[in-house]
Amino acid sequence: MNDTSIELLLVEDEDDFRETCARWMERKGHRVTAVSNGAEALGLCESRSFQVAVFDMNMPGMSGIELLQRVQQAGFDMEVIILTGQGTIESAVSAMKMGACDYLTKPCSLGDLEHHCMLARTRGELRRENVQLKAVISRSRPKLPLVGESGSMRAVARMIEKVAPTDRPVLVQGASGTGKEVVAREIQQRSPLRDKPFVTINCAALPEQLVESELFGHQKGSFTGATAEKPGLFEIADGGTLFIDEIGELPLTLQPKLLRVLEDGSMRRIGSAKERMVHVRIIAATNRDLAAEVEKGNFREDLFYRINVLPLQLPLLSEREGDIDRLIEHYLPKPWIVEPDVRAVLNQYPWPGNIRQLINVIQRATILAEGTRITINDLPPEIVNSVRNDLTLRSTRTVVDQPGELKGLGTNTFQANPLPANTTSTRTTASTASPDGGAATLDDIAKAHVLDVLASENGNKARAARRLGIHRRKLYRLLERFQESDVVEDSRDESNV
Ligand SMILES: Nc1ncnc2c1ncn2[C@@H]1O[C@H](COP(=O)(O)OP(=O)(O)OP(=O)(O)O)[C@@H](O)[C@H]1O
Repeated sequence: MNDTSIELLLVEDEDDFRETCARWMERKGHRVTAVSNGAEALGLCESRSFQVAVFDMNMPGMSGIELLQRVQQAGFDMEVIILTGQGTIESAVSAMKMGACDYLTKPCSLGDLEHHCMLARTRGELRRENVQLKAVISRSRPKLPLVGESGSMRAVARMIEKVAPTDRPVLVQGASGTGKEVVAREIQQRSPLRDKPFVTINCAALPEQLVESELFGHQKGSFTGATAEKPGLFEIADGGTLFIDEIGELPLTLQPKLLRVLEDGSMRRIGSAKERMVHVRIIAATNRDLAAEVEKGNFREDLFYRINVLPLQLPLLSEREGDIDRLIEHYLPKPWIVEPDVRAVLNQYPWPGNIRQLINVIQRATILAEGTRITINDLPPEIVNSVRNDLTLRSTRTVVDQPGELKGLGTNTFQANPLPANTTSTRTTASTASPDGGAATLDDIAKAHVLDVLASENGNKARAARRLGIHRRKLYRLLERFQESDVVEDSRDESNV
């Protein structure tokens, strides 16, 4: 068989026509199986696969339509062409509504028959390719876990269930690191659009001039650097969901354009007069108080009302009772363990940087610790000190016999015995070892340092970027890179299961 040949099933009760067609198609290099009735055809389909099938409409016993129905019920994957006489075109049309891909009226030329079979084969290939690509995309899309059984997270889960089935905009609000993107993805996964595109843009991570071209696309030559035509994310997400992260950072000049597409689905690429229509579900997120931004004149009131149709407020990590332990279990790689006093500190700390900060602290500790046990010395000292300073002395068994080291905390009570002001972590990043015991790479050390600074700034990225001496957007890119490498590691873990 060559690349253009078709695996064809021909079902026709007129012997002459069937044999002529079969001979002609075989001479053209196709593999033809020709039978005279539906029952025989169904039997063959059980044991063999065909790319294209041609069914005569009028056959004694089982008609072409009935055969089509049976083929579909059985789930045989092939493209079906219906052959019909002049008087039965209407029923051929209804056969197409039932899933036939084409019809031909008899008498037809053999050249036409082959041409239609080739088109059907291409259609089948495209259909299968589409299914495969969707599967590949959904596999490569990171699965973000939504861990949480606390009362406040159960309320969030109930809200997600309510908002997911509609196509109305959702505004996810919450402090940095509370999981706004995770929730956005969960909504999309539970919506009827789960198999459609999920496209994201972070308005804070892009230079202002780029946000418009990313969202709406541009024509070639519409500005310096626009060397080719480019569709915007609205067009790419058409039929699916667009997640606009940090919408509070959307430049005021762009807000009317977003409002318009939300109102009537119309938009124009930069530099183009052509109006395009898109149908996109918007999920927006912000860690700002958008109502206050409206008051200050930084955010358009009409746009605020448009996106604030279904508001969803995420609780702080400190408001999720019991979830810290669940998150530790989830994010701690196997076979790592945390000592009980570490668990106590992590449960007492207020986590201003929320889940992102907790994950960073766990990751940092697995880089700094020796072996696979996290001790109090592997936590950032400012976290340990902050908890110490906050707690009342209540433990009876606590012994603090060395500065910077806590012992005997077998229960979750914690001895607050302030460390000397100059106490720092007992290890420095310069002497780190990787979790597998080898030398830490430069990337590991850079990552630990960035996460450290971010944690010590309580998750505040603007302040952390200032302290690191880099632009905030650069910090965003670094964090995204760390997250991507974590996703790769996660998926490796999963593939080992
Ligand atoms: N409920 C959760 N269960 C498990 N992991 C979570 C949960 N919520 C958030 N995370 C993780 O915490 C990190 C931060 O989450 P996410 O990016 O969704 O937060 P965010 O609120 O969008 O933060 P920012 O406002 O800073 O962009 C991610 O690594 C995410 O996978």
